[in-house]
Amino acid sequence: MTDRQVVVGVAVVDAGRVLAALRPGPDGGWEFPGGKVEPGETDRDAAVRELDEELGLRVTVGASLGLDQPIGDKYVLRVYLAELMSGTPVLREHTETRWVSVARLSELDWLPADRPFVPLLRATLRGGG
Ligand SMILES: Nc1nc2c([nH]c(=O)n2[C@H]2C[C@H](O)[C@@H](COP(=O)(O)OP(=O)(O)OP(=O)(O)O)O2)c(=O)[nH]1
Repeated sequence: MTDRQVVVGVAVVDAGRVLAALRPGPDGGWEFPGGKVEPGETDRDAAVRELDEELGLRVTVGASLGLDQPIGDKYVLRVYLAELMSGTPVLREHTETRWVSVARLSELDWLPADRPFVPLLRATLRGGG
């Protein structure tokens, strides 16, 4: 597992809702926006950079949800909670974004690697949101 590159996904939370983003294309689906952690970057650096590049959002990154989910044999997906500081989503790479209540998260057609994070997110946010 250690030689796999980390893909950070960011669960941006605002007013008790979570931002989901629709990746286009044949392998598309709903995902947590983010991307690959580049050499020399921390996961949190990558999360902040990707959210700015992809959606024009400023976020403060918090805890990991605590799971490394394999994507194929080269990557693992690691999802972090984040708080929205400023911005409204600008669609640069995604075709749609949605603010989804915790109760409705499981209704979206998430990418396969993202699915295990949905119950973790619900359990984490249920108390606080
Ligand atoms: N960002 C993100 N990628 C995900 C998620 N779930 C999932 O399977 N993936 C996959 C899709 C891509 O194959 C890969 C991440 O690639 P990416 O295109 O977001 O990475 P990147 O922005 O660094 O792009 P690039 O420079 O390599 O083109 O992980 C997710 O929730 N968020």
